[in-house]
Amino acid sequence: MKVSVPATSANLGPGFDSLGIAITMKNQVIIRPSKFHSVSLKGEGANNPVLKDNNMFISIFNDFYHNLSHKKRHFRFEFFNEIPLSRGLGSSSAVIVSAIASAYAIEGIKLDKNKLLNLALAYENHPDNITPAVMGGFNVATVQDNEVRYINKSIPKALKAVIVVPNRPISTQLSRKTLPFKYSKDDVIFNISHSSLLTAAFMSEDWKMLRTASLDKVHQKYRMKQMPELFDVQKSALRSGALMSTLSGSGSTLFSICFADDAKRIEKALRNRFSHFKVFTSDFDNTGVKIDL
Ligand SMILES: Nc1ncnc2c1ncn2[C@@H]1O[C@H](COP(=O)(O)OP(=O)(O)O)[C@@H](O)[C@H]1O
Ligand SMILES: N[C@@H](CCOP(=O)(O)O)C(=O)O
Repeated sequence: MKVSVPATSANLGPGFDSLGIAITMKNQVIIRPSKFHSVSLKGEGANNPVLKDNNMFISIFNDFYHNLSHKKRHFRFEFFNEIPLSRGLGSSSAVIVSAIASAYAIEGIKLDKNKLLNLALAYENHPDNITPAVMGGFNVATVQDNEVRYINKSIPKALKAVIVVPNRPISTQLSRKTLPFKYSKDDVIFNISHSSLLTAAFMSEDWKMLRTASLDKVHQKYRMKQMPELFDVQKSALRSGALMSTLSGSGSTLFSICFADDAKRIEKALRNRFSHFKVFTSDFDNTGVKIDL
C-alpha cells in the first residue's frame, strides 16, 4: 500500500492560520506486512536520528492502527521524503495526514477525506496546512466546533511556484512564540481586508490582485527578522516579476507565485543572487492525499 501527501505553503501572507496551497513536492510511504517491524528512510531527514528512533508517523499510525485493528501485525515502512523538515512547507502536516490515512487503508477501511481532515486536526490545531495536504489546491479554512470548514479551489496550470529554501530550519512551535500577544486595531483591519481580497483574487482568478492582496502585518516581519536575508529574497522575487512572494508557513522558506511563462526567469534571478539557498520551481497540486491499495 502506498500513500503520498503534498507539501503545502500556509498563510500566503495575510491569511494567518487560514489560507494554504498545495504543491507537487510530496512525501510518500509504502507499507507492507512483515515478520518484524522495520523502517527505511530516503530523502529529507534520512540522517535525522529523531526520524529513526522517535518517528511521528509511526506513533500516529500506531495510535490509529491499534484502535482500528485487533490483530497484532508488524509492518515494513519505506519512507521517500521530499518535504524538508521545519522549513515552512508543511512537513508535519504531511506526516499527520499520511499516518492517519495509512492506518485506515492498511485495515481496508475507506476513509472520507472530510473525516481524515477532522482527525488530523487533533494533531495540528490550525487548519491551513492540513486542508491543502488532504484536498490539494488553494484552500480557505477555519475551525468551528472541532470541525474544519473550508472552501477549495483548483489552481490552473498557468501558475507556478518559485520556492527558496534556506539552509536553516525554523520550528513552527518556537516561531509562533515570537509573535505579539496583542495587535492594534489597524493591523487587524489590514489583515482582514487583505486576506479577504486575496481569497477573492484566488476564487475569481484575478492574478494581478495578488501582489497587493498578499501583504501582511500580523506575522511575517516578526518572523523574517530572525533571518533578515529573507526580506531581500522577497524583494528580488517581486522585482523579477513574481505575482506575490510570502513567507511559507512559519518559514524559513520564501514562496512566490508567478505566471508559468515567467517561472524560469524568476528562478534564475533568485538562484544567481541566493546561490547558498535551494531554489526551484514547482507546479501546484490539485489532488491532495493519494492512497494506492
Ligand atoms: N518525514 C517526517 N517523518 C517524521 N516526522 C517528521 C517528518 N517531517 C517532519 N516531521 C516532524 O515534524 C517536525 C517539523 O514540524 P514543523 O516545525 O511544524 O515544520 P514544518 O514547517 O515543516 O511543518 C519535525 O521536527 C518532526 O518531528
Ligand atoms: N499558520 C501556521 C502555519 C505553519 O506552517 P508550517 O509549514 O511552518 O508548519 C503558522 O504560521 O504558524
